[in-house]
Parts: sequence; C-alpha cells; structure tokens
Amino acid sequence: MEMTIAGDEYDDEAALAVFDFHESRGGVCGLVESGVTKVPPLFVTPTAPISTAAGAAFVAPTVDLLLPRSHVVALVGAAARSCGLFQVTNHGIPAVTIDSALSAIRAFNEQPLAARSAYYSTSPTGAATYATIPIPLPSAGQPANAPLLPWRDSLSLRLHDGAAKPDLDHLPKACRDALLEYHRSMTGLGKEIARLLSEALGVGAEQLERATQLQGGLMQCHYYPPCPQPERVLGSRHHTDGDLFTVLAQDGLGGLQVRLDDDEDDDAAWLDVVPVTGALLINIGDVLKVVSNDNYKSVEHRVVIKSTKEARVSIALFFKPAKLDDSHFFGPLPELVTQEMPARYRSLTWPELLDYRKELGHARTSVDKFKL
Ligand SMILES: O=C(O)CCC(=O)C(=O)O
Ligand SMILES: [Fe+2]
Repeated sequence: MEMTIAGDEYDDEAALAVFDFHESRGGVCGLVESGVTKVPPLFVTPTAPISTAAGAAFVAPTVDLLLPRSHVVALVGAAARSCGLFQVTNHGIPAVTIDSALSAIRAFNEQPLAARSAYYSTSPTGAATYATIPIPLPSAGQPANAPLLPWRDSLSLRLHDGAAKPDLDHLPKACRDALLEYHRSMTGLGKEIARLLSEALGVGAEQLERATQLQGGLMQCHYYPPCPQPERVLGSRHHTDGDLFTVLAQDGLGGLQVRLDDDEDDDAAWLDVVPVTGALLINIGDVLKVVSNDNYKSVEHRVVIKSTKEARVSIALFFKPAKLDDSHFFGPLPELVTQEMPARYRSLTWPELLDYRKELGHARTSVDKFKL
C-alpha cells in the first residue's frame, strides 16, 4: 500500500513506520545493506521528483587565506553579503586531518550493524549519537512538503570545552581519534573566520570573536548512502543553518545545493555547489544574519543524492553564539545600527531562535519573528 505523507502530523501508520525504522537501529545504510531496490514511503518527497542530474554549477567564492589580509577581508565581506557562502583555501588544516576525518566517518558507517547500532539514538543528548534524524515537521499548520526522513545517517558529536573528558570515552572507536583531531584543529580556524567576518563588517576583529562560542559545540558527521532512486529522496531538506557560521568539509561526490534567490520557489533555482578538493566551505547562519543587521545573508541550502553506487560524507561544525557580558541575548551590533540603517531585529536568545526554527520545521530562510 502506498502511504502518502503530507500535512502537519504523522498519521498512525506513518508514526509506526518511523518507529519501526528507528528500532532497526541501522539507519538508511542498513536499508541499503538489506538490498532495497525501491525507496520506502517514509523517504519519498511529496513534491515532484528532485532533479539530481548536474544542474547549474556554482563555484562558491574562494578565499585564499594566504593573500594579504586586506584582500582576504574584502573577499570574505563580499561573499558574506552577496551569497552567505564561501570556501577557504590555504586554511592551515592539513589535508590529512580532513581526509582522515572523512574516512573515519565512512569507516564508522560501514562497520557491521551491531557495532554502529550501539550508538543509535534519536534523543540529542550525550557525547555521541548516531541516527537518521527525522525532518522536523512544522508545528504551525503549514504543509510539511518534505519526506519524514532524509536519506542520511548522522553521527552527532557534542564536544564541550574540553571539560567533559569522560564523555570522550563514549565516542565510537572506529572514528574517535580522527574526529577529535579534526575538531581540535578547527578551533583556530573558527576563531580566524569569526575575526575576518567581523573585520569585514567594519566593527573590528574582536566583536564576532567574542560573540562566537569557539570551543565545543555540535559537530555533525553526515553519511549519505547511495540510493536506488535518488530523484525521490532528499539527503537534507532545504534549510538555513541557525548558528553564526558553519564550517563544512566534504568529499568529492557533490550533492550540496544552494538557492541564492530568497523569492525563488522553483526547483530550477537550486545550484550544485562544486566540491573543491582541500577547500572548506563557510556557511553564514541565522544568528550572524541578525547580528550583522542583515548585512550578511544566511544561505538556504539542501542536499540531494547524486549516486546509486557511492556514499557521500560531510562534516558540519556549527559555531553558535557565546554568552556576552553575562547576557544570553544577542542582536544587531550597535555599530551597525545607524539612522539610515535602523536595527532590523530585536534582541533574542539562542533557545528562542531554536524554538522558532522548530516551529517552522527549519524550512524557511527566516528570522522574521524577531524583525522590528
Ligand atoms: O552535508 C552537507 O553538505 C550539508 C549539511 C548541512 O547542511 C547541515 O548539517 O546543516
Ligand atoms: Fe546546513
């Protein structure tokens, strides 16, 4: 029986099917290993088939971090203003660190089910959880317009400021050392990106450095298995990231797409982000859109599945807002609020933003609720 999934609630049958899927604890990879030739209904996009063939290609603006600093700042600023996405090269992270981390994620996902299923959990707590994370349903009564589950298994690491040492013992052996090394190497780069984005706003490098939580945070290691019917699924539904910025590493397969025009609602507006060996992508998120008082864009993106044979791997490291002067609130930087450019947003907190995103099912490029 075909099950259609639309509207804003799971029906009983769908809820049961999702439950059974999670009970298998093997993720989408488990389905593929069991030899499915047809995508199960839970994963099918209710909209028209996705065009997964090479669409219009988009090479993200490239910033060579070894250029003179003033050039780098200008390039970062232009990219953050025009599209909210850029890639950095000569970033100082050894290629072997990135490659080892990507390989380790592959190894974790491709080990026998019994080894990976020990980490399977849909509740986002603890140092490491592995799951096919359901696509959030909007609670505001809008049509979901998305499958219930993405064609993706994610290993989520929650790494605190080095304080939570015991937690680290719970990280899976198959990938622990490589992922910790990758994570460690990112603190310096995160700081540098925050400083560059800050300078490019003309507010001095320290402003965003202070506003960004540079240690710890959430690192999601994504594994997108091959799919027998790629045009029927989504690796990730369209969304903007909620944080200040995200550093994304990926292998060479491709599948990440961006939509640069906010008003455009048609499938043809999606552009294939061309993977560039050795480069790291920087995605501007909703918090920075607010803090920059709309000087910067938070880019809408999604992931489609490109291959019936090969799995894609990526790592998203999210830099979220830090507590500033004992306050949990953030808002447009005072230096960016002028008579000509009044504050576009009121102050808000990170949990407030997360709640609002949940309400929308993460679907909109929007921090509208906080607009003044
Ligand atoms: O896998 C990717 O390329 C993107 C992942 C992503 O958008 C996210 O984790 O927020
Ligand atoms: Fe994202």
